[in-house]
Amino acid sequence: MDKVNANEEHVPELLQAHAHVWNHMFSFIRSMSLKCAIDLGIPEIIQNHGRPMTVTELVAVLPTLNPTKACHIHRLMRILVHSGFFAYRKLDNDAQQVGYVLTNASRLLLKNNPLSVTPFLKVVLDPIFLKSWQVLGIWFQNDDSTPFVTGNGKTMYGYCGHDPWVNNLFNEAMASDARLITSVLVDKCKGAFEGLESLVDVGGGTGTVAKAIADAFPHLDCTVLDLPHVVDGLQGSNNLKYVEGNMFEAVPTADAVILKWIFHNWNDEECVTILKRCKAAISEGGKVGGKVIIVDMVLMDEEKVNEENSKTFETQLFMDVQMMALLTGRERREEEWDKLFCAAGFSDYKISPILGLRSLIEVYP
Ligand SMILES: C[S@@+](CC[C@H](N)C(=O)[O-])C[C@H]1O[C@@H](n2cnc3c(N)ncnc32)[C@H](O)[C@@H]1O
Ligand SMILES: O=c1cc(-c2ccc(O)cc2)oc2c(O)c(O)ccc12
Repeated sequence: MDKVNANEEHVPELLQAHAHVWNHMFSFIRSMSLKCAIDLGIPEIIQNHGRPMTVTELVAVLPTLNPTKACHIHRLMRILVHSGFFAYRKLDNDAQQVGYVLTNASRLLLKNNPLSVTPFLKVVLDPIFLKSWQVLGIWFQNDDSTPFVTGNGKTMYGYCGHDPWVNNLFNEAMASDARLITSVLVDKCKGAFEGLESLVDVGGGTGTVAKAIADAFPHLDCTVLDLPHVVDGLQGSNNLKYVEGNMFEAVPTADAVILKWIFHNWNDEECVTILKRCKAAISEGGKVGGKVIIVDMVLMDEEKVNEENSKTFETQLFMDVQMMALLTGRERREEEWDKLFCAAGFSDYKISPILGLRSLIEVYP
């Protein structure tokens, strides 16, 4: 074996590189500790306590905790305090003692928060979805379309169609994200819907986005198009209906179509097919002024990444490889979106980066 040469002037760099590798190797512990706290119901328990909660108080009320494990809870909490999910506060009646309080991040994990991210976290960290990551290296060497197929023997949407529990988990995750986006969409992006008489939400899931738009614009006829196992049994209302179908085959006619988080699921060829079906849908009525409204990411240019936006860029890259692991999709830079729109026969588009990591893209025939 080669003798490792750590001569003195290289020792600091070597140790820094070593720490870098270790930090990455253990990165899964961040997300898994968070999942554990959610599984144990810790955010709700601290919220219900109403004041800083000591570790003794916490272990005393954790309903399913095995008493022999109580001594380990402070270790789980310590790493979650370090990651910013909980914070220490001095107790009002005893300044020598500290208790845990929620932070803005853990408030977003509370199950009764309408904007809760917990359903998404449960999907991302569910063993069925994580299997794709275990087999990523194998997928790079085989002919399967996605790592999800290598791990589970079916496409992700095929799996949702055959397993109602996974279908529900996934749809609930999508609905939770849709609640967050719609609050911004119907408030800050009102102009995008003004003057429209009909709208189809293509791949609209269980209808969270369409319901909010239908309520905000009572004269707009809204249709949710999705796969049979998603819309089966869902009830519409006055100006909202559900239609089962396949967006690769046909999209119902309307003044405009909206697609939130659809294109990042699919490869370029598949996206062009969906866009062509959308173009046909908004042109069939013969009305001018139709458009396609897209809510999706526009990936930052690597050259524009700096210290300030580096975390946002990393999150976009995480999402890009998540799409590679689960589906045939990807996140796209503006030039890549432009190419898709041209290939599908559209003439113009406008990007409004008003939705955090994602943008509103209006595309015109
Ligand atoms: C990532 S989810 C987005 C759901 C919703 N638009 C949202 O953002 O909350 C993608 C949706 O596309 C639907 N979908 C997948 N393949 C489809 C197809 N061939 N035709 C119609 N919908 C499809 C899925 O069932 C799922 O509801
Ligand atoms: O598995 C995912 C995960 C996401 C996701 C993760 C974290 C966030 O803050 C937001 C979204 O999004 C997905 C998605 O849009 C999809 O179509 C399939 C899978 C996932």
